[in-house]
Amino acid sequence: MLFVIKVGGNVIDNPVLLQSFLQDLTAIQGPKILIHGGGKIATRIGDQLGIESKYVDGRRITDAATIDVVTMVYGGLVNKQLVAKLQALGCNAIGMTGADANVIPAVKRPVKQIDYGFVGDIDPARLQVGPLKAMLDAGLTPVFAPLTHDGQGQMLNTNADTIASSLAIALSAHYKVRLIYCFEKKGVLRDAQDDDSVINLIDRTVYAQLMEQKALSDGILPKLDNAFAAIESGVKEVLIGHAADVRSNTTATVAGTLIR
Ligand SMILES: Nc1ncnc2c1ncn2[C@@H]1O[C@H](COP(=O)(O)OP(=O)(O)O)[C@@H](O)[C@H]1O
Ligand SMILES: CC(=O)N[C@@H](CCC(=O)OP(=O)(O)O)C(=O)O
Repeated sequence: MLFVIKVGGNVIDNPVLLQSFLQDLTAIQGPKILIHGGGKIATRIGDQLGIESKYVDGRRITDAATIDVVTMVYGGLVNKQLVAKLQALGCNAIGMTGADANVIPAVKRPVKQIDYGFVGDIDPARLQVGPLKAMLDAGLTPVFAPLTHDGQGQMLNTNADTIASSLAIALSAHYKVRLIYCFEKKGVLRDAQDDDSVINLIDRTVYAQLMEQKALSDGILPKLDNAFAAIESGVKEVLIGHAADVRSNTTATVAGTLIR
C-alpha cells in the first residue's frame, strides 16, 4: 500500500500539531508521499511584501507578483522547512515541485469569466511518475509543494488538494493507493460549528444531501471534489481526517470521513 498524504496550511501553521504530525508520518512504514499546502502562509508573507492576496469565491488570483511569492513560499520556505524537520526525525525526505523531474506538467487555466492568472490545471494522465517510483524504491519520501509548470519555463500555482488527488490517481496504476487528507478538523462535519459532528462515510448521495442542506462551504468543497475524483479514477481508499489521526488512518481502524 502506498500512502499519499496531504497536509493543509492550518496544520503547518501550528508548530505543536505540525511536529507531532511529522513524527507520526515518520513512523508510518512503507512508501509514502507528502503534499503540503500553505495558502495562509503565502498570504501572510505577501502582506509583509506589500503584495495583497486577491480571491474570487475563495480561490487565489495568481498574478505575476503572486506567482513569485508562492514559488518562494511554497517551493522554498515551507517545502524546505518540512524537509529539514523530517530529516531531523529520521525520515529521508526529498523536496519536490511539479517542475522537478517534470512530474506534474500543467496548463495555465484558460481565461473565461475570471482570469485566475498563473494557475495550473492538471491532467493526471500526463503525470510522469517514473522518477517518483525510483525515489520510493530508494527509500525516499517525496514532499510536494503545490506548484506545477507549463513546460515552457513558467511556474504555475495549483491547489494542494488537487495535486494530492492527481498524484494518487497517477500512482494507482502502479500501487494500491490510500489518499489521506489531513487538516485541523476530525473529518467532514455535519455541522461546521460542531467539531464532533463527523460524518463517517460520504458517497455521492450523501454529498448531494449535504450540499442541499448547505452544510459545506469554503475549503472543504475542493477537498471533497478531489476526493471523489480520486475514488472514481482508480484510488482504492480516500480519507479526510484530523492531522493527529494520521497514524490510525493508515491502519484498518480509520478515524474521520471515508469517501466512497
Ligand atoms: N462541513 C464542514 N466540515 C469540515 N470543514 C468545513 C465544513 N464546512 C466548511 N469547512 C471549512 O473547510 C476548511 C478546510 O478547508 P481548508 O482550510 O482549505 O483546508 P486545508 O488548508 O487543510 O486544505 C475547514 O477549516 C473548515 O473551516
Ligand atoms: C491555485 C490555488 O488555489 N493554490 C493554492 C495552493 C496552496 C494550498 O492549496 O494551500 P492549502 O492546502 O493550505 O489550502 C493557494 O495558493 O492558495
